[in-house]
Amino acid sequence: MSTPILALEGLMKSYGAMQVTRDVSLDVRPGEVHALIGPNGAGKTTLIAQIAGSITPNAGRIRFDGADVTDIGIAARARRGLGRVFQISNVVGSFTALENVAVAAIAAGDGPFRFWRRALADRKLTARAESALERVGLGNRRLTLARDMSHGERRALELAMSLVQEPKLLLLDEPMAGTGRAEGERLTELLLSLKGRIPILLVEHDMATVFRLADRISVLIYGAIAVTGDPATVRTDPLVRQAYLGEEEAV
Ligand SMILES: Nc1ncnc2c1ncn2[C@@H]1O[C@H](COP(=O)(O)OP(=O)(O)OP(=O)(O)O)[C@@H](O)[C@H]1O
Repeated sequence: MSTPILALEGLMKSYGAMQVTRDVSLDVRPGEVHALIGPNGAGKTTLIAQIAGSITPNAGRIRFDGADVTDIGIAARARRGLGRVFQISNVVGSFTALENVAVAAIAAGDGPFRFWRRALADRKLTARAESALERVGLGNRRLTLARDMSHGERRALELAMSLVQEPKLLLLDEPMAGTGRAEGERLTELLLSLKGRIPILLVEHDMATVFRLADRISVLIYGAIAVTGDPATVRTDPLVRQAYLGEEEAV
């Protein structure tokens, strides 16, 4: 089996007496969409934050792309190719879609960030930004100000801002949150178009999206992984149905 791009080994995180992450081990394989689901308060956000580097685990290791990244910061992890989308929006409303993506490309590079306005005149850079916008279906919106875009378009723009940095893994934190039905459908199609090309760890409440996109699903309950398996296995797992999917009979 191929080496995982991301591997969590025995992660632990407590706040006082409350254990929020309990001995979590999971991996994401090359090309795989691995979804992380679980009831509200199960500890998904806390786990994602440990992977991204904004929260330090009390114990356990995080390996990414062959290196132990447990002790390095957010920016260093991002530079190694850990792409994080949707948790904190970096979109600047008064910039066009193209400018937003170009700035994200500059931010990922080694060049001096203070010269970003001048860098926007760089044809190679704008070509990369345009191509990222094409990939998310925003090619014809490149000169539109981000503040004039719909919620779904901004989500796609955030994705383009991550893709332009050529991440080796995408961490998607509830991409469907706040999207309407049609927008959600477009976003799901967009994520399906990335499937197989870039590994994704997806935290998502929308079960229809999860079951459409995921190759494997891990279910987090009270901070611990209750089960990891393919969608068919997870869908029929009695513990999962009782603890989580019971409230979503439509799944
Ligand atoms: N800084 C903190 N101090 C104390 N408790 C915390 C802290 N951060 C999170 N928690 C608690 O840890 C538990 C897990 O929170 P977390 O936000 O990770 O869950 P979640 O699965 O992402 O929930 P949701 O699906 O509602 O976003 C919750 O009970 C939360 O109250």
